[in-house]
Amino acid sequence: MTLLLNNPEALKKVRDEIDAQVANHVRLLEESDLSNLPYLQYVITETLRLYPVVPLMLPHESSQECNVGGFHISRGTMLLVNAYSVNRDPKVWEEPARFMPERFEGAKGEGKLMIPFGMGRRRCPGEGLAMRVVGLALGALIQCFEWERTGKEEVDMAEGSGLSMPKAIPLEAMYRPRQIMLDTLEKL
Ligand code: HEM
Repeated sequence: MTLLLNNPEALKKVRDEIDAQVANHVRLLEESDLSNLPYLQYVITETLRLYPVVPLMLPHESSQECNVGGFHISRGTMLLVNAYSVNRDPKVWEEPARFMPERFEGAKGEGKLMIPFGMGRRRCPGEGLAMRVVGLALGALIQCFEWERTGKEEVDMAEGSGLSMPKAIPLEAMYRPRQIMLDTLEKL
């Protein structure tokens, strides 16, 4: 939501996409709509690329002696994978620090390594559920409310410390119900 507030044209694009999918604003977004909302998915994927929830993954241990990128790793070494850095690799991503959901449009993102959910055998088993829940929650907030920043300046994106990289300053934003959604909201 913070990235969308800082990129109002992307926020409008998501809202237009949802409005086109849920014609006449007669109901709340449903899980079955998500597959028809590609731009919403690109926004979430781009957010997880820039701000992976678990930037250093969970600690892993090498089960065998091995060599990674020229570094000798003994058996039993604790390994931390820097997903934050992998997801912003300038050799892979054009303007890696920029929020650009369009970079996933069509098949453009295919084959490019980003690992917000890890990879391999210990990859997050909750990925499918997480993507649906985040899609529904964010989509419904955008469908039902007008969102604005509290001031002219961009919302601060600095990261606080912690395993899950929280925002340093919690988001404060202004919102009001959209007129066209009032009937639907009243029936909830
Ligand atoms: C946006 C939401 C989520 C993100 C970004 C996320 C990310 C991750 C990451 C990065 C790992 C570590 C992978 C590794 O070390 O290689 C992980 C592990 C795990 N996640 Fe998630 N996760 C999310 C939601 C969920 C949900 C909703 C569930 C369960 C319902 C879940 C269950 C787990 C479990 C059980 C593991 C440990 C897997 C293992 O060690 O074999 N996660 N997740």
